Amino acid sequence: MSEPVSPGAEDVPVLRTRGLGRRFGGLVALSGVDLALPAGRTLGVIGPNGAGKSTLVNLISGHLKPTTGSVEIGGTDLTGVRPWRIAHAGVARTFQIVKPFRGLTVADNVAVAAMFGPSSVRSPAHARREAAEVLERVGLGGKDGLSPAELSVADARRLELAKALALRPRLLLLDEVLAGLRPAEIDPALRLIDELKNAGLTLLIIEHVVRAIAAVSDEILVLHHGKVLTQGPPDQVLSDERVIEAYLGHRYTRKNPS
Ligand SMILES: Nc1ncnc2c1ncn2[C@@H]1O[C@H](COP(=O)(O)OP(=O)(O)OP(=O)(O)O)[C@@H](O)[C@H]1O
Repeated sequence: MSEPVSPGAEDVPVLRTRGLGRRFGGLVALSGVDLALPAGRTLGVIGPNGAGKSTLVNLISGHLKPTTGSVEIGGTDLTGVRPWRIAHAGVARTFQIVKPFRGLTVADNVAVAAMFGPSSVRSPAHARREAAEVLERVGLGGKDGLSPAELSVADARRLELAKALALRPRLLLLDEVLAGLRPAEIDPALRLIDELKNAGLTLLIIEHVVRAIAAVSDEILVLHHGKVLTQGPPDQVLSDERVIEAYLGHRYTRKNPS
């Protein structure tokens, strides 16, 4: 049987990178990363400190320009374009260090993000309605009038997520959204990520909490010294001796999570 000449839109990955790489002077932070992330799938990215995880996210979101390779969003080549153009193509991200507008309320932080989002949000009143909906979704419904400085670490991370969701993305890049959370705060955050998955969002998640990444990812990609060490289903990747040696330190089991 012959291949279809023109594949349907559902066959085009939401994210594709080919040979993606970045140098900083003499340091190769990332090299030769080939990815194809289909719609509705969740890719977890793990690796030791300095492996190139944030560099990968920064290259996809346009916050860094690649020195080699390409980034395609929904089949369109957006290599090296500015972050706002990537955002308009449907890609939103969170930052490892949260970046709220400190002079604005929680609600206005999200409303400002909504104004930068899809062109269907045409007025401040509409943006505020969008913000209220997103804040409810992430569990910040009662905290809309607070200043970001009044939020706990967990709620500040929810605000960061709300700002990203207000852009109505099709691809969401989550850079260590669980960092700094207490163990009891991790499960509610994982439930929230599950809800995003169930709503059909395509996710790329960087995380050091291995039980979290194992629970939410369809596949895990391991970076080591800026290169892909391996990629595959969580159970396969987390029992790979090379991954244990480079990153985990011991065999991961669901009974003995770290
Ligand atoms: N702006 C920059 N200038 C120079 N070197 C950089 C820059 N950003 C990252 N690097 C270097 O590139 C390498 C990869 O860094 P990156 O932040 O991507 O790693 P990471 O896997 O996200 O680490 P972590 O888990 O600690 O966040 C590191 O050696 C880092 O020091």
